[in-house]
Amino acid sequence: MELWVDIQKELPGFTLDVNFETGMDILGLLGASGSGKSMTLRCIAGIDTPDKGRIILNGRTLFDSKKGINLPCRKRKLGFLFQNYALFPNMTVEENIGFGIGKLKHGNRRAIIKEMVKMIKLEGLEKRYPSQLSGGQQQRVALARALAIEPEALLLDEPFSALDDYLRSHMVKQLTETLSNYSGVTLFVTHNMDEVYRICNQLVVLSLGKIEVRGRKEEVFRKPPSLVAAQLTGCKNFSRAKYISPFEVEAEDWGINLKTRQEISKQINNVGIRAYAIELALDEAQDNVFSCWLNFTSETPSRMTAYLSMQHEVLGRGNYHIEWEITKQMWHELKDKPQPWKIRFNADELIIV
Ligand SMILES: Nc1ncnc2c1ncn2[C@@H]1O[C@H](COP(=O)(O)OP(=O)(O)OP(=O)(O)O)[C@@H](O)[C@H]1O
Repeated sequence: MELWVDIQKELPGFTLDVNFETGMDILGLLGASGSGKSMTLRCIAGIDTPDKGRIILNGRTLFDSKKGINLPCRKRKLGFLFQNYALFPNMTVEENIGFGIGKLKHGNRRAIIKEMVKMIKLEGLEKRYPSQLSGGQQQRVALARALAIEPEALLLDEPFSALDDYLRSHMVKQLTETLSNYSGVTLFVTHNMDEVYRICNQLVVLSLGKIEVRGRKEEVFRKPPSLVAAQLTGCKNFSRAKYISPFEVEAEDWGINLKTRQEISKQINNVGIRAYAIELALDEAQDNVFSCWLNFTSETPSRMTAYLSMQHEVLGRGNYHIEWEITKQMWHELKDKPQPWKIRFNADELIIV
């Protein structure tokens, strides 16, 4: 199973130019709003037409500008799942799932529908209409409908963004389980990096219509090659950086010098560290331990974000140098300790770009 994409498309003020291939590993397309994720999917689906390039799925040419090939959407053998699941409101659950099977697949239609209903755990609700289902149930029906035609590729475009947090995490689990039995190509578009990390193995990071980086998710998150890639994978803390020596860099915006594990080049521009990767320093004799002062905090039910100043100076309201994300438990242990606190920037965790 393989999808090969190399397409260009010009839009007013925007150029899409992407080139990637993917096999059985679920591929995540991650990018900011307007980076071209949906347009890429729409071109693969045949809803939009690239100006130039080729799209090949399992050896079948879906699109080739030079050869004048542009298969219509219905002949591409693709399943879609979009944010607004667009079930047919006047069809029941089983009719929605069965839509499309008739033409594309021989064999026992009823058996396929039954199997799909079981897969999405909606047994007993087959005769219901979409309006009689919850948002999560509707989305499961849409997933079943997409898979019922046994697509060669499944295109998922922000499928959970309309769901609340609880349903969303439930659907992510369900999708992961369902996809483990699916043997086609899967593309998953999102701007949510937690979701992409949970669901996908391989990543393509898009910025302004171009591919910023691609690779295994662990590698892309561990070592993003550019500032944009680091930001899109969730790194919050950056400083302009100046070369001091092969293993030492000045973080100009933070007013500190950092020892690095990897050898740095004289062309270094920025140094960064993820908010959750900063450690409370237990041993001040270690490398990269610095004093910090608390400016303000922001909390979620389980986590606390402390906005820190790296210098003992008054920063204006809402200003800070570093965002530090810690558990509530750690926060309760820390909050009454006298300042400055000592934090450590583990050299293994530094992002050098
Ligand atoms: N039909 C269109 N005509 C002109 N420009 C378009 C059209 N569709 C999308 N665009 C532009 O193409 C760019 C990429 O849009 P796209 O929908 O692919 O972004 P995205 O990464 O999916 O963003 P989001 O996360 O907000 O959905 C945007 O600048 C958008 O304004």
